[in-house]
Amino acid sequence: MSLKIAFVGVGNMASAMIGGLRASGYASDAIIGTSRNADKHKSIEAKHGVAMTSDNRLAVEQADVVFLCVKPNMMRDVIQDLVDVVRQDQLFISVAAGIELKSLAAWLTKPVAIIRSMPNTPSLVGCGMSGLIANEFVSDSQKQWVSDVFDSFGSHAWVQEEEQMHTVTALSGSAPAYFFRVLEVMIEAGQTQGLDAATSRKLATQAMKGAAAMVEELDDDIAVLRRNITSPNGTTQAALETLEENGIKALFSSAVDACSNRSKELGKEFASE
Ligand SMILES: NC(=O)C1=CN([C@@H]2O[C@H](COP(=O)(O)OP(=O)(O)OC[C@H]3O[C@@H](n4cnc5c(N)ncnc54)[C@H](O)[C@@H]3O)[C@@H](O)[C@H]2O)C=CC1
Ligand SMILES: O=C(O)[C@@H]1CCC=N1
Repeated sequence: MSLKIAFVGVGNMASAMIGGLRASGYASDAIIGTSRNADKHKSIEAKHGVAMTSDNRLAVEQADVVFLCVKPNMMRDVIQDLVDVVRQDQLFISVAAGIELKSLAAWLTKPVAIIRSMPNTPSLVGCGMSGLIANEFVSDSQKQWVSDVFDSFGSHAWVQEEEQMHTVTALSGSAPAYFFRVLEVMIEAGQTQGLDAATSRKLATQAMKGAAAMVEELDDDIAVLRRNITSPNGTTQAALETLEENGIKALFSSAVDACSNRSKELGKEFASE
């Protein structure tokens, strides 16, 4: 029987995970979600077949596992309102950017099992990537269950140091947005050159998907895969030289730095003390 999961704060991220879980066959009656936006409850219930409520305490009381999915600035208040219904046999999994395990533990007040995760929205289509770190109360069997759950909508990596969660956020949590932006720009360029929007979208998207699939499925060095497309003095060389001249390396490495720095700031901004 599936463990009962409560998702507290069903918005974009929790909705993606619920969609991924449901698509992988997780029982609908083993999932309950909450949000402050009661107007959206019906559509979430219809989309994912799971029950929704505005009452966090009601949802948490009946759960074995609680996913904490509100924004970082809401986390403390939401947890503090739950404290008297929290049980020590429950497992708590935060998805919030920046928020440290020690802050979550301080707000939960009891010695409970807590996991800090950093998923991403491609979880919705079974292609998520999540970074994970556990506190000292998480058992090996809980870790295995969590690995299986996150794998059911993509893949996961446990990190050794909590600091590494900032980098996880920069490389996978936020990263789908960078790639969406790259696609937006490419599609627009295709249209500028005369393709219709749908064709432009299909070409650029399939190229991105194909490149990712090659990296994933082949063991080749990525630079070799790149060189295999780049004929001397050919079309690809012209494009890549333009990207280098315009600072692609500095651009993406500074974006990654900005992302992980913001994650660190969020952790400090919303720390327990
Ligand atoms: N959107 C993304 O791609 C990712 C988001 N995250 C993390 O996920 C968390 C949520 O982000 P999003 O889903 O993007 O935000 P969102 O704004 O789409 O969802 C937050 C949800 O929380 C609900 N909420 C607010 N206050 C509440 C309360 N007191 N009780 C119950 N529900 C409440 C809101 O109604 C909303 O549905 C954040 O902590 C973020 O750092 C992590 C990885 C990726
Ligand atoms: O932008 C954010 O803060 C969240 C965390 C990772 C992706 N979205």
